[in-house]
Amino acid sequence: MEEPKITLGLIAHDNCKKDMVQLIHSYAHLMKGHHLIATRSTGELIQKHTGLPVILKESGPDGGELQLGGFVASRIIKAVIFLRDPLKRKSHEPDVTALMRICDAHNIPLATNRATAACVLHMALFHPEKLDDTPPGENRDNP
Ligand SMILES: O=C(CO)COP(=O)(O)O
Repeated sequence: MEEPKITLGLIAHDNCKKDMVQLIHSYAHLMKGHHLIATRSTGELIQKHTGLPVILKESGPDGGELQLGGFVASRIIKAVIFLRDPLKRKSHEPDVTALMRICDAHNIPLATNRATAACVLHMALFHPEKLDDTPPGENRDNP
């Protein structure tokens, strides 16, 4: 039986974009058939350096985080990797907070640093069924 395909959301602040490209590159051979949705510059860099197709949304300051949050709320994105620069505050911080909140509201894994991102990617690619830890008989969206 074919494994379920996963849709991942990807965002990286400028100082973390190199880390994001390296991370996705190291898993690129396992990504075929899965879907990647990213904010614009992050996605363009991933496409350029890995050759993987990426669905590009707006840049963060233009609403990209909110668009990805919409995919989380629609249960399309199953995990988010958002490599954040802990030293820089962004003008669109409320959008970042909104994305994090909607991930929590829907119990969607959200990785904000490289170490956790590797854990989430590993889980998403090797044990996708474990991304949803909702106990049997409970509804993830209405616990
Ligand atoms: O701004 C961002 C994160 O806050 C991400 O947008 P880009 O991927 O277009 O740089």
